[in-house]
Amino acid sequence: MGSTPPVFIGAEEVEKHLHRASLLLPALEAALANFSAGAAGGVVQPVRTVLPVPRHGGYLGVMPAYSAADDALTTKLVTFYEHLKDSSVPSHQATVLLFDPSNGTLKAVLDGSVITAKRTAAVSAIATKLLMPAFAEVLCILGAGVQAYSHYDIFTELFTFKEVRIWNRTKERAVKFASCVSGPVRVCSSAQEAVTGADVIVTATMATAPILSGDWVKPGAHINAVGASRPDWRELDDELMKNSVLFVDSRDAALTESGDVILSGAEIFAELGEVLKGTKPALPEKTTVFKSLGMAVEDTVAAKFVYDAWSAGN
Ligand SMILES: NC(=O)C1=CN([C@@H]2O[C@H](COP(=O)(O)OP(=O)(O)OC[C@H]3O[C@@H](n4cnc5c(N)ncnc54)[C@H](OP(=O)(O)O)[C@@H]3O)[C@@H](O)[C@H]2O)C=CC1
Ligand SMILES: O=C([O-])C1=[NH+]CCC1
Repeated sequence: MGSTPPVFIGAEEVEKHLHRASLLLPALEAALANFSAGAAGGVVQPVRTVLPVPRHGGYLGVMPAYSAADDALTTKLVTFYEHLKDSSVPSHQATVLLFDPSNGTLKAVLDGSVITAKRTAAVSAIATKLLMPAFAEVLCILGAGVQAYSHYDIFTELFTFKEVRIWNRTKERAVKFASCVSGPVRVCSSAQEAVTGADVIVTATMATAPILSGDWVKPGAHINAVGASRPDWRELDDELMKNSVLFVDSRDAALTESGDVILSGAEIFAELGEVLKGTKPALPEKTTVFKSLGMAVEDTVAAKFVYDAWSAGN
């Protein structure tokens, strides 16, 4: 008797079952809290292995996790490349393998790119809900790639901003962004113009040197720093890192992978999961930075969500 082959759930199907990133919020909040609870939380997740591909300026990330609360076991394989010559190839590509945790059988292979875009934006939204100032009116997005779109979608669904601004290194892509999304967006000619007076800022670029300077940031603003996931890459300058209260998804990952944290020497105040558990305060009246690197357990709960929805319809 042969075993059942794994199912393949491609990007369109993932998108169909995960049409709004906000569907993931309860599962992600629980996963972040469980992760920060240590062994008691039942999340088994090493810091990811990132294998450089120096000849081509690329990286392969291997991201396994088990969540006892969800009884879900996955590993994501994600590649990310700097300076791709062929602009039709996305800079980040990912696949998630979902296993039966009781016996190790591979149950499903899922497109991981939609999952990565949506779970990352949903985690930034969780941080923003906790850390943004009261009466936040202006949202600023730096970058106009995949993450910029997914962040725009969930931020405008969950929060009411009077103004949304975008800046991108290549202005035409910011203009295209403004014409594609569902609401009005002001395209700015410089990052400083976009950031000045903003209450909530998202940095979602492939920059390797700071694009956001502490000088420009309104006191009390909240920053979601999504890019710069290598120990020698930066998006935020030292002034911003040192003069903000710093929240991370994982302390171990931040101290291993984040150039903004390692090179600035900034002190980590809390993991987001500690705030969700209530063991650390949120401090929304301060200038806050959430340094996001992306955690495997986020992919685990997202893949389980998609697989369960797919199974229910099949
Ligand atoms: N924290 C997390 O969980 C995750 C983080 N990420 C990170 O988020 C960031 C964005 O990813 P994604 O949207 O998928 O990438 P995309 O390739 O879709 O977009 C990249 C964006 O970065 C801009 N950019 C590239 N180089 C520079 C530079 N030197 N200075 C300023 N802007 C630059 C590009 O501008 P232009 O149009 O001019 O090329 C573009 O707007 C990446 O750093 C990625 O690694 C991704 C997944 C998960
Ligand atoms: O969590 C993730 O998938 C990634 N973080 C940085 C690059 C990809």
